[in-house]
Amino acid sequence: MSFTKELFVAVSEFLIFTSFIVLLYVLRFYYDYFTRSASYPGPFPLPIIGNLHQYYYHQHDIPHWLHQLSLKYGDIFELYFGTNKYLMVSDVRIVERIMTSKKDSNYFVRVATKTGLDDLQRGSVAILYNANFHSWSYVRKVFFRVVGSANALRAAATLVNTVFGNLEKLWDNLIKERGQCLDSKQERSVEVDLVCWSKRVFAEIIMLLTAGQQPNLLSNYYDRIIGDNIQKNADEDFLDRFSIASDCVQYYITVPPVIRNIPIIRRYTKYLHNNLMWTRNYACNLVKERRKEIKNLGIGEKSASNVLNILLPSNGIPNENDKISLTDEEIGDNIVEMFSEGIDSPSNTLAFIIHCVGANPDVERSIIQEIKNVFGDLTDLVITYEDLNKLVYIEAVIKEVLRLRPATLTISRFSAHRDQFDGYEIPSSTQIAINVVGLHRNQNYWNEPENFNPSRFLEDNIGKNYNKNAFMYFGGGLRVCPAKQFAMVQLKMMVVLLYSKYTFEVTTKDPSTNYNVNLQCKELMTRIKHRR
Ligand code: HEM
Repeated sequence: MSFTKELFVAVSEFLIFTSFIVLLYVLRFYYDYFTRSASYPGPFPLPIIGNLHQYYYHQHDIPHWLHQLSLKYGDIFELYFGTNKYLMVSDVRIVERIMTSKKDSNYFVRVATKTGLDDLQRGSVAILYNANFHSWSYVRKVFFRVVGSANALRAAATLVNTVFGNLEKLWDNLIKERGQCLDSKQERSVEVDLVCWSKRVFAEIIMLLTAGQQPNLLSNYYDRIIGDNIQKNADEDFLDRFSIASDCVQYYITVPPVIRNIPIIRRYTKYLHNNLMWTRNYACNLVKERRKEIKNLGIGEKSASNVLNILLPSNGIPNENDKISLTDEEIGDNIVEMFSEGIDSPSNTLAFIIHCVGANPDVERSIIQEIKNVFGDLTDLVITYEDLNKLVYIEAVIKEVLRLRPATLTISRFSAHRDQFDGYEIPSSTQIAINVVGLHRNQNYWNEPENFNPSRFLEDNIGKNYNKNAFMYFGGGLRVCPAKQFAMVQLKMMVVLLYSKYTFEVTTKDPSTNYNVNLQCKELMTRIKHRR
């Protein structure tokens, strides 16, 4: 037999063998699919990729896709991310059952750690994906000390004031230097991308809160706009890498290892992974430096109350029963998580607030009226934490924005055991995703859900207009966002400070969303000028 013939036979045998394996895999996949217990409706999945192809096809508008799916398949349906099946839930009875605050909850774990998270060594560290109750509750206590108590919130309000002061100086200079007079009143205005500024504001706040240091992101960004130097500096590089690092975790959770390791895709996997490692090293170095600083403190000198100092074992939480000694790497992971959670959600929300208010002049008028009612004047406001509780209309606006543009489109939970109630069955080890969009736009729970109407959240209407389990803006139960009050303090303060000093004319028609399950405002071009 000639060499070519031998090669032909070998290749054919290889192809037949591979096709046979693939066929077996496909048969097995569909056998499992058609014989699964507790089957719910949902789009038909493909082997290996599940419904990922549909997910990526709709990546420009995931909220719309999720909403359409819940209209088509109802308040509980199945969706496959790769080989992982997710039970998408937007029925308040099931949400109430899952989002319980009981310590022995069947739904404590957020996502199964066995593949993606374990590959990243994230299954039992920090807070967001921590499946170990003991170490998770320790970190929650640290969070409470820094962003939960009234004293912590008062201190946080001071941080917001400081960072806003920096922003104001830069914007005032920008209007002076680059402003154009486009209206008959000859007032200067300048066009900015609010997303870029908003992101930097919250990044500076979270850096101060977490590590007690300010990365000068606002002034560096200003220098890049105003100067000829278009290079990003190290601090801005850090900000970009943190966004990529959170994408990396989502990617590892949703994309199965077999796809992540396909040669062309492996390059992308490596790129995400390298960024995650970069952020881990960055945070780990912060820990090491802080350890040295604490060692060098004089007698009687106390380190500041920020997350990093509290997490360092020598400064640990003052409760003997909690004794947990975290390694530098684990403390670093906590810091990375605070950055990734503490920047995007509030900054996207603020950008969406400006967008929604821009399209509703009546709402803007009511905001201004409330600021005048509470503070008496729009100039030289001194905002205290106590004043913030009086801002009921502004709070309603923030809630309405978070209803229509929730920071997280789905909230994950994993069932430890089989659960059965109200005719529903949830098998053990089921990955559940609360379909936040499906809930927040559900006609059964909201009047005219597509309309932007902050009044639905005013005191008089509460209880009449909505069911609290249909409103998962900060999640719920044991794992509710631990920074809920802190986030509201930041957002209320930013709304008061921004609207009392500036007017905004939004030029971006639709701030498009990004491709992952966290809702992103990509760009918000806006003309800003001083409010007279
Ligand atoms: C507008 C601002 C924010 C929104 C809308 C928001 C929303 C959420 C939501 C929906 C969850 C999931 C809760 C659940 O699973 O039930 C969550 C969790 C979390 N958030 Fe926030 N968040 C915001 C700001 C922040 C900030 C500023 C921080 C940090 C300082 C933060 C830290 C966290 C952490 C650590 C978790 C995980 C909690 C756990 O698993 O126990 N969030 N957030």
